[in-house]
Amino acid sequence: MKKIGITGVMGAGKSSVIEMLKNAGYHVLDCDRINDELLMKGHAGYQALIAEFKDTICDAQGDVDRMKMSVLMFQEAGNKEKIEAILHPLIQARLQQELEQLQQETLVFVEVPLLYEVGWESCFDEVWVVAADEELLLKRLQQHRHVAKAEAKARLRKQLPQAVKVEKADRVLWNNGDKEELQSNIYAILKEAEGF
Ligand SMILES: CC(C)(COP(=O)(O)OP(=O)(O)OC[C@H]1O[C@@H](n2cnc3c(N)ncnc32)[C@H](O)[C@@H]1O)[C@@H](O)C(=O)NCCC(=O)NCCS
Ligand SMILES: Nc1ncnc2c1ncn2[C@@H]1O[C@H](COP(=O)(O)OP(=O)(O)OP(=O)(O)O)[C@@H](O)[C@H]1O
Repeated sequence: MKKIGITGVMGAGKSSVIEMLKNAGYHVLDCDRINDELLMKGHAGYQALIAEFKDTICDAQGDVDRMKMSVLMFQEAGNKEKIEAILHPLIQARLQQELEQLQQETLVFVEVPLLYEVGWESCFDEVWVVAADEELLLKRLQQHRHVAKAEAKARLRKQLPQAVKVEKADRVLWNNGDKEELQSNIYAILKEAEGF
């Protein structure tokens, strides 16, 4: 089985690519979904975070409050490392379990939005970066996500720059056209990848 990590900046088209791969019959997994499950009340990530941070990351119902967790993670030195040290081994273990169920597949795709930021290149046989020209990215974020241009730019600045991701990628899936063009770029890259 070849494991392919799919990444790229916010709005580049990762979910669109994953959807197209799924529709073409490939198996796809999603690290954000695994993280969301781990953070559910009572689940392993939740329990481990509560043991470290008590209820400072919870809302009144005792569920994880993502805003509070983000503030804790990004505004107090050392917490990002602590949270990652708790969650990342759990996410990787869960991913491993899910991959084991798919051992007979030739190719499996895993969406990892922050793959390079968290340094998970070695978990995959190849990393594909979905990318689009910055003006187009900003336009799509404004049109489809209703995010103001300045806010979209600010959020993009928080991630590793797209140019760096493109440089690190094993393959780049450009998404500068319509969805039909994206679909044919996927078929082209699949043809190359299935031959490796
Ligand atoms: C802090 C959390 C709860 C915020 O969730 P929320 O749904 O509000 O936002 P989202 O997940 O889209 O993250 C928002 C932005 O935060 C930044 N961010 C989040 N986690 C990280 C990280 N580990 N390293 C760097 N930036 C990060 C990114 O710029 C991202 O675009 C969530 O991101 C989280 O649980 N992060 C820790 C787990 C993790 O490292 N995930 C990434 C690997 S799967
Ligand atoms: N080629 C395209 N033509 C038109 N719209 C597109 C194209 N690719 C993506 N979009 C639209 O742009 C938006 C962002 O795409 P998508 O959700 O796939 O990106 P993403 O990388 O998964 O973003 P995020 O990391 O923020 O979840 C969506 O509304 C999607 O439908």
